[in-house]
Amino acid sequence: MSVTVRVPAKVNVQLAVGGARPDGFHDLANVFLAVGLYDEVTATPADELTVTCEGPGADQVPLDRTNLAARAALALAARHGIDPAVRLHIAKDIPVAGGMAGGSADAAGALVACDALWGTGASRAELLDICAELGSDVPFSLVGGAALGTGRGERLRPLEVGGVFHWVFAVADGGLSTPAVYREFDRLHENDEVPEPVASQALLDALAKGDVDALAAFLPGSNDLQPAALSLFPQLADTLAAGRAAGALAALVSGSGPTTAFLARDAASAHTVAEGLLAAGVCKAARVAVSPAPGATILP
Ligand SMILES: C[C@](O)(CO)[C@H](O)COP(=O)(O)OP(=O)(O)OC[C@H]1O[C@@H](n2ccc(N)nc2=O)[C@H](O)[C@@H]1O
Ligand SMILES: Nc1ncnc2c1ncn2[C@@H]1O[C@H](COP(=O)(O)OP(=O)(O)OP(=O)(O)O)[C@@H](O)[C@H]1O
Repeated sequence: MSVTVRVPAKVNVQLAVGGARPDGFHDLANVFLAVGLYDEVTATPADELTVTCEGPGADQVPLDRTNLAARAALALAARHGIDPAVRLHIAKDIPVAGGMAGGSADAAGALVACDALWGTGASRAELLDICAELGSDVPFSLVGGAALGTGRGERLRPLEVGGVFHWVFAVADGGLSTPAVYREFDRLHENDEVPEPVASQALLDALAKGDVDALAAFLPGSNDLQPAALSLFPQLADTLAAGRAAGALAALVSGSGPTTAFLARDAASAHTVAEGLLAAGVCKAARVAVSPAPGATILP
């Protein structure tokens, strides 16, 4: 018997970053939107814990116990006194080290899959606790939809979304390390008084109404990590410009990057933007997806 769980990627439509905390993390006002690009995690009984991975970028994914999916299985097993003898297979479609929470998705997927396989019966609250221990983005990968993340991004309030948004994601050639991008943010702001991060009511209203023009008007400057990502990966400026030239309503770096995100008016326009990005030669791949997308879901 196996259990397969499908888990979405995310884009941050607002990422307001506060100053560095004593524990090294940053307080955030993090408006997450789940997008319809998915990894699938399959848990199968085995003699010992093993991880396998297939798909684009699979060669950059660790297969030992540092894999976030393995860490999720170990955390659940430890809490319930279970032998974590399981094979975890990751079918990867979320760009690796791309700022779209691919590793976090695999952690949430493994947790839900192992909970079902082992009959642990963990409550939603317990699963969310384990997610928060594993990483700041992991709770959102579990719940999906749209949510405001505060604290280091792990404390979630679900948000209403009143329509479907169409996106294009330009996959960069290479990755960016999330801690390195936060360090660059600190360096760029070393002489500033960084304000408390606050979610924008105009943005929350745009999401609730499903108003694509209001969302597009808000996005420029909404990601406080964008200048840091551009500083470490300057070629992204050309990708952002190419997507705008191809007709995107707005362009931004996704989270810590280097994936870039383009909001389009509708499905046809999204395909035109994707073709324009590929023709300009400014990305490795261009992926079309819609939001919001559901969180971790067990497949029949
Ligand atoms: C950039 C985002 O993807 C936006 O959603 C997240 O803030 C990153 O979330 P994540 O990858 O789950 O990050 P974690 O695994 O919790 O932390 C990795 C590292 O990122 C930095 N980090 C992360 C979250 C946060 N609020 N402040 C930070 O400074 C810290 O250096 C931390 O050691
Ligand atoms: N299951 C996993 N999938 C991908 N990377 C993993 C996984 N487990 C551990 N890693 C490690 O984590 C690093 C970051 O990968 P990930 O794809 O999660 O980045 P990201 O999408 O930029 O994350 P985020 O958006 O949450 O900051 C990888 O370079 C890899 O070494």
